[in-house]
Amino acid sequence: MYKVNEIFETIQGEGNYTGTPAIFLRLQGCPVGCSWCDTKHTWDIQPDLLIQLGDTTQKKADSDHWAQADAQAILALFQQRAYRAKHVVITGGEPCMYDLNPLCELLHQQGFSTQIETSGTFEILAPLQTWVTVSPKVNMKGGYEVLRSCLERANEIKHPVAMEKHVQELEQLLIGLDCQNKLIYLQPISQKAKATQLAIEACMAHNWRLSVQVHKYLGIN
Ligand SMILES: C[S@@+](CC[C@H](N)C(=O)[O-])C[C@H]1O[C@@H](n2cnc3c(N)ncnc32)[C@H](O)[C@@H]1O
Ligand SMILES: Nc1nc2[nH]cc(C(=O)O)c2c(=O)[nH]1
Ligand code: SF4
Ligand SMILES: [Mg+2]
Repeated sequence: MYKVNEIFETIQGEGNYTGTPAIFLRLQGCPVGCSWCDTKHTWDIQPDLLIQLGDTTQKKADSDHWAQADAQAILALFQQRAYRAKHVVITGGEPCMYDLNPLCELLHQQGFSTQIETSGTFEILAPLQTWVTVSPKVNMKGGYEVLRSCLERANEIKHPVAMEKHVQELEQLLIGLDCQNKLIYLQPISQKAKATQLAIEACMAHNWRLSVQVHKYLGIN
């Protein structure tokens, strides 16, 4: 069973799939504790905030209510809502706290492609066809650190930056990692002008890519 914070259809605003229509499945729960996290309402799993799965598609604002569902129920809801997107982004919270194999396998059988957005602090339990975006977390207050196996599995590494030390953290993580088939992105934290300038300069210097959370500039989910 998965704990679902929300389900919605939008345009992927980050990383390699930017611009792609996608169904977003946001799972509840994350212990990593990034101070600048833009989804803090997904951190805790409060038993008294349980809702029906259908109500996770109707949220008008961020909320920490969540629903319980298995893979079949999630697929049935996608069909019931008549979503058009064929790409599913599983995010959170920290989606890799869950075994994502049953869900991704079912979605692949039904013709969807899948993508995971993860901090890389939990082992990734998902099929090889699943596109894995690791946004590595270093020294966050929850005490979790990015796993080498997650960096190795990543199809893209997307590092949030606001300060020069964040660029250095990524340089350190990439030492000895085979990046031949990986895309490397910097993502400015919270659309701050200074963070964006830093990211542009560091991308140019390292030949990395820039990811700017397009949805936030567009004012969409
Ligand atoms: C909310 S997280 C959820 C998935 C997973 N826990 C993770 O951290 O990758 C999704 C993406 O948003 C990024 N993110 C979170 N807060 C952000 C912020 N304020 N500015 C830029 N990116 C942010 C994360 O680093 C991650 O790449
Ligand atoms: N449009 C849109 N694109 C996204 N890419 C990653 C997101 C996330 O919260 O993981 C996200 C999100 O919340 N909205
Ligand atoms: S790991 Fe992801 S969801 Fe968890 S606190 Fe950090 S950015 Fe937020
Ligand atoms: Mg987001």
